[in-house]
Amino acid sequence: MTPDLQAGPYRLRALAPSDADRLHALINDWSVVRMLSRPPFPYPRDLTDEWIAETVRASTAGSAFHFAITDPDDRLLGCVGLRILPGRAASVGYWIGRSHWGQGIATTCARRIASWALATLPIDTLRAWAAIDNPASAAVLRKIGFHETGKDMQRFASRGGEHQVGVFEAKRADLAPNTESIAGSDEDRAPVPKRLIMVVAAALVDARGRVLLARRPEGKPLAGLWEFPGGKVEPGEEPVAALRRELAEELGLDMARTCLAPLTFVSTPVGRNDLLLMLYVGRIGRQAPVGHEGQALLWAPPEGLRDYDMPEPDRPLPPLLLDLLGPAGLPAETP
Ligand SMILES: Nc1nc2c([nH]c(=O)n2[C@@H]2O[C@H](COP(=O)(O)OP(=O)(O)OP(=O)(O)O)[C@@H](O)[C@H]2O)c(=O)[nH]1
Repeated sequence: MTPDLQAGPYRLRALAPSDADRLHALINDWSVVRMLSRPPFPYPRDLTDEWIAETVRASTAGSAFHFAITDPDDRLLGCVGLRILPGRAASVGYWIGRSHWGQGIATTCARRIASWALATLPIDTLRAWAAIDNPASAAVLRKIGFHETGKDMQRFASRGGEHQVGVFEAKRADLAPNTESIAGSDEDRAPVPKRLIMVVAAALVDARGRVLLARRPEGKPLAGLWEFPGGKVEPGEEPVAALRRELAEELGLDMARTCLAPLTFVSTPVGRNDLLLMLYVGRIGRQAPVGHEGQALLWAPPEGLRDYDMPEPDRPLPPLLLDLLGPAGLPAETP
């Protein structure tokens, strides 16, 4: 379902039938529609109702999420949306009513849904298209972190025929550079020595041989990546005690009497610091993990772990786990 999101002063919410008159007045404008590939011009009033009903159906099916962009008085200013594409990708599109151009609304709102989508939906790549005579839209995409990958031709219902568009793409790291909490910031650069950040994490295995992954929630650095539950070791803390604490805090698991066996470690530079990631392996028995920090959870078979976008330091871990546990031959499942 389409959620309610705040984007700076703007609210993004699902379109409702009551938006139809205002939406029609804003979009039935040649200067807006000529930059969009799907809508015709003139834009029939009836099509507005059909389009709103279609956005509700698509969001229920999880195939597309279209948002009304509204001001604090709930006045419609434009729309922003995404459509799920094959290959863990989605396309982003937006338009703003002409009288609201030049205020950065498209940038603020497209950036917001890009960050929501990459943290929440089953995608790792965003794509967008901008007509080559629409430099303002290309500038919005570049400001957010998209880069142009080439040119293509696209049918434009409003103009008739095919027209050239720039093709843009962004991955998680393009949209949120330098958000790694352990990397250190530029202000640290001067004489501060680099730090060793110790992180403990667990490959928790269920009775069917699957491994628990947690998705870093929106708002945290590296949001949307899948990782082994765990966290930083606090000063003076024993690593395995830190792991038991993290698993209790994050997942509500009591691991006091459960064996957490050290499996391997990864030592790697991250930004200006060094990360030591210690991976343990353990079984959770009959306990059911719950994402106490709003993080999505899933059980993945060892042979399926590599399908998930993980933090860079985790890359060597899925093959090691597959070697240790063997394939479960089961589909991934949410707990
Ligand atoms: N839990 C966990 N962290 C990992 C993994 N791989 C990896 O690079 N990390 C990194 O290790 C760090 C763990 O920090 P965190 O922010 O989750 O730690 P925390 O739970 O103590 O959170 P806090 O700093 O918000 O209190 C993050 O920078 C994370 O990106 C992994 O598989 N599991």
